[in-house]
Amino acid sequence: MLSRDYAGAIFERTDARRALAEEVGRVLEGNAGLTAEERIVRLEVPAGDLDPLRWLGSQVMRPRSFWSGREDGTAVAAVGVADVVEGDGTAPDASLRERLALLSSGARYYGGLRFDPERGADEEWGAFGAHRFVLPRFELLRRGDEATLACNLVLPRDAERAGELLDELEGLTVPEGWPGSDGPLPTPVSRVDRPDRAGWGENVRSALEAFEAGRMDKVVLARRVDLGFGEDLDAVSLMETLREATPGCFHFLVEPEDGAAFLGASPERLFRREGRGISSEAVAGTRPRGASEVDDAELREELLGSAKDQAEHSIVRVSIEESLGALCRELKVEDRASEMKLARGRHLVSRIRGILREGVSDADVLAALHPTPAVGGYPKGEAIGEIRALEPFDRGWYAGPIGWIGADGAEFAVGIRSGLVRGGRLSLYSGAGIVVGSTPDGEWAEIEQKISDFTRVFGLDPEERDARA
Ligand SMILES: C=C(O[C@H]1C=CC=C(C(=O)O)[C@@H]1O)C(=O)O
Ligand SMILES: [Mg+2]
Repeated sequence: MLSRDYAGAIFERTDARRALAEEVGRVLEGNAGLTAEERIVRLEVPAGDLDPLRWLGSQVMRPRSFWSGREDGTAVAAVGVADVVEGDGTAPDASLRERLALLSSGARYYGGLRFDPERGADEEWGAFGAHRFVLPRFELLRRGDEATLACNLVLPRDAERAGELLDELEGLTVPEGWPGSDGPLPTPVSRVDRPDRAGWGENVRSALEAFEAGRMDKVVLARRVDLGFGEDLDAVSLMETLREATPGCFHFLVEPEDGAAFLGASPERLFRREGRGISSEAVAGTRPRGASEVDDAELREELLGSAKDQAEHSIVRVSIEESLGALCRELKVEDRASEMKLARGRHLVSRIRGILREGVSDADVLAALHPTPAVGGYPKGEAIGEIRALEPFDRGWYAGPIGWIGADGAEFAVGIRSGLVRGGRLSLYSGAGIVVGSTPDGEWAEIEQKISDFTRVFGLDPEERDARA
């Protein structure tokens, strides 16, 4: 027997779909045959207590995506495409600006960019494109305890598609078994490291030689760890578990086609824009959390007092200051790094705030900021060259900007602490800032600690010993 509350909740959710269908029908009928200028209309109805990831996991419509901010407590699950801006260029410039001019308040394009758009994509990243921003057809948003079901329409073009749209809306499922719990995630049966330990040692030594020769000050080198599973991995369930394990992070999932999903839990903001106001942050320099309070306090002091980590960090701060300085009429930079504490790790952080000059677009900010030396290096060009020469894989969207752009604001995380699900394989990507004072073993262990957010949810305990090396 269904409890009264449970039955009531189901009724409310089915009702949301019906209410939205009525709204959509009304707007499309009113616009049939009109040759008005193109515009985006967003329709929203209350949807009770639905959970966005639960909702997303039960949808059959593709593509799917998920975004939740670090502080604002809003989570957005989305399916389908009302409009898309994609391309091979380094930044989504003119076309996106044109589409944004059509936005009604509340509508946002969600998407991201490859770390290195000038490097051709390897096959596993093929579906993602160099940059891709989607105005979803349907969204389930949750702010606090309240969910909202939304539909984005591009008029007059969607007025021709009334039947198709109402069918799609009809096809949106209401999750069953709520508030049910899923079984545990599968256990990996294989692990392959790229590069392996010997190759990593060579890469780090090659970077150290470049510093000695005066060619570079810093380069962030990454590793890829492939976990193999005996069955297909459900990306939405993984996102759900990862999200619980990583409070205080940006959470994202992009699934452009069935069986290929990029997802992660990043602590790092690339930038947030509200009107002309912009905030960014330098996040670099790392230690794990301690097992005991005493241990934890020691690690905190060790990080704050580490000359190597402070140097690794200040290169990022100075570079962001330079990039944003050129675009802002006011800029304030914290001159001292403080600690960012995460569930399993800690970083040095310095915050930056400014006011953008008139006419500077989000695409301009993306082009100026990305990649910061928290994921690229310094100088930028040399570091990218070194990454291309040394890393034996395509980073794809790992370490690229990921987030949303709306009419009055935008927000991008740096797409780190992330992985690519392809059928029964999860490729985890993670990097470490190599500077003078780095050692192959120390940076290997730092990356092990960074990927432990993921490996722990599969029950693989990282070697704590290594993480402290
Ligand atoms: C490049 C990554 O982390 C960056 C962000 C914070 C700390 C970092 C570090 O201490 O090396 C990295 O620069 C990653 O997680 O893949
Ligand atoms: Mg580091």
